[in-house]
Amino acid sequence: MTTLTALPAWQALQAHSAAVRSLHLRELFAQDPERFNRFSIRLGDLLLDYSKHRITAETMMLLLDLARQADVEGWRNRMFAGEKINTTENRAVLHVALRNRSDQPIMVDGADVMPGVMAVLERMRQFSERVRSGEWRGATGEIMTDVVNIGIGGSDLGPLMVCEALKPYQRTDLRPHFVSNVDAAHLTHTLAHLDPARTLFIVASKTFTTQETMTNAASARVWLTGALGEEAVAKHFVAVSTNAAEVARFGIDTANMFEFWDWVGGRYSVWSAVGLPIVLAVGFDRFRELLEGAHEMDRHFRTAPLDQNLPVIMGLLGIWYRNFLGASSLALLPYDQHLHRFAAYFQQGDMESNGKSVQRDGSRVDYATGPIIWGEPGTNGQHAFFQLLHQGTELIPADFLAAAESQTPLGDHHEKLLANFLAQTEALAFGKTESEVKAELQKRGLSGEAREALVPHRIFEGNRPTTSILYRKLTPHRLGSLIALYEHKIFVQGAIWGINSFDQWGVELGKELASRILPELQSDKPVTSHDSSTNGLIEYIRHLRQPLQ
Ligand SMILES: O=P(O)(O)OC[C@H]1O[C@H](O)[C@H](O)[C@@H](O)[C@@H]1O
Repeated sequence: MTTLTALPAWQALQAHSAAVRSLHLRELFAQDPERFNRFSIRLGDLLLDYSKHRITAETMMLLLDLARQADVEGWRNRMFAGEKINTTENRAVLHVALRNRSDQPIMVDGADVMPGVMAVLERMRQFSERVRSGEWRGATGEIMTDVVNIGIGGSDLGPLMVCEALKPYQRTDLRPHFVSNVDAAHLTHTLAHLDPARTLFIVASKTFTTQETMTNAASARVWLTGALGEEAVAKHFVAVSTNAAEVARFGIDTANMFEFWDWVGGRYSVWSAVGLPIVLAVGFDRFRELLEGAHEMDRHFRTAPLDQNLPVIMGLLGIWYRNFLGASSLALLPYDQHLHRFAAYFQQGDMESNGKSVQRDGSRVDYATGPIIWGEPGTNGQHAFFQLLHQGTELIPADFLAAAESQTPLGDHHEKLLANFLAQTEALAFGKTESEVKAELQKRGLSGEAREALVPHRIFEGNRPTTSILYRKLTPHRLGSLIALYEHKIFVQGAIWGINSFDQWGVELGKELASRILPELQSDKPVTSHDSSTNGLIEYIRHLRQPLQ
């Protein structure tokens, strides 16, 4: 037994879960007309409704006990204090410093990081204003119309997701593009319609050694210099990195480099210079509002009592389903087309953070950790995978996110979108009983065997839990707070599971093997260094690539 599973709150939750398994949301709502008020919290216009969860007041009390006994508050305070809680990399975890809008210093190794943060933000502001105003000119004197961010993982998903989310705030004459995949199709199709003379590349990589990014950047450089000559690089390439030496080696002037620091995890770096494409797309003021929204959530996370603390509540609900009711995934379902990359973004945010099976001290966990994160925007998902949510055999908790006001109002589209969001959470929770189905079929004139045969197919068990997150409008501020909400939720869960949420050793083995396999693919010597499957696949690829006789 690990320390976590030995905790009194863990044991109590285990015992309690047996009783809750047999409760239905229909009964829970019928018993308590105040359930919505009891299990919802507001922060400004942001509402978290968690009443459609399979919980009772006792469940929440025990979960909050678990948070206390696992010292979530202590870990939270250690993060904000700049302690090196990422122990396997000996690093502090301070994405909160990037959006610290207070005058409070944040210390790492005895030095305040805030002057550095502010200086880079100021450089981002100045640079973006020069580009956006047309003062920054390309090698042939043209203004920039297209910005291509070359990066992958944390150096891609965040700025991409936010640029999509803030589309209504974008200008149409300065378009962001994102190239991440080493598959040449990504770069080729992106560049196909661009003019080198008006294209600005941002090479974003924390390490500046990532194979995909370096390969795409090198090919983009060839494309540019082929058209405009070597000297054009200075006007068309900027870098975002923590690694100045590698930036210089690549041939980008470090005067064109926007710095960040090793205490910013890649998947938490959207608030750093990695956000440069966002600043270029929507302007610095909007980016500042994004930071302010996140800072507001940071303050809330830091100061609100646990039972009123949004990230804590969401984190605990996740623990409840994962560890006590056996759910293995969480669906993120924004009813907001602007958030169509939200689930993809938090696939990295959550799964790279909490997809671990050893505790901080290296000992193996004896409980489930991070869930599988997936999702698509509504209403699209309804016509694809919702069948399984409603009638499948898996328990899949889902988060629904929606804005009361549309950013792009058109006729009654938004009311229809919202009606669907409300209908789905209601249907998932309450379902349709056998007697309701029978009565309905009867009304339609069906009776006898025909009716009986249909009944089981048309029953909705319900009792499928959802969180509803509602806000007035998806402004930069609100988006910032939503992202920070999920970041801290992930933190809370990692703290309880006792894992290091801030390293990602699990991505290394594949990288190592790929660099061993690359020369083997390029050679014609027999391949014997792997298992028979991998050897066979390499040989077969080489065979397929032989010119036809
Ligand atoms: O920003 P980079 O150093 O290029 O890293 C890009 C990505 O690649 C790595 O494999 C990590 O798994 C990610 O956490 C990271 O965001």
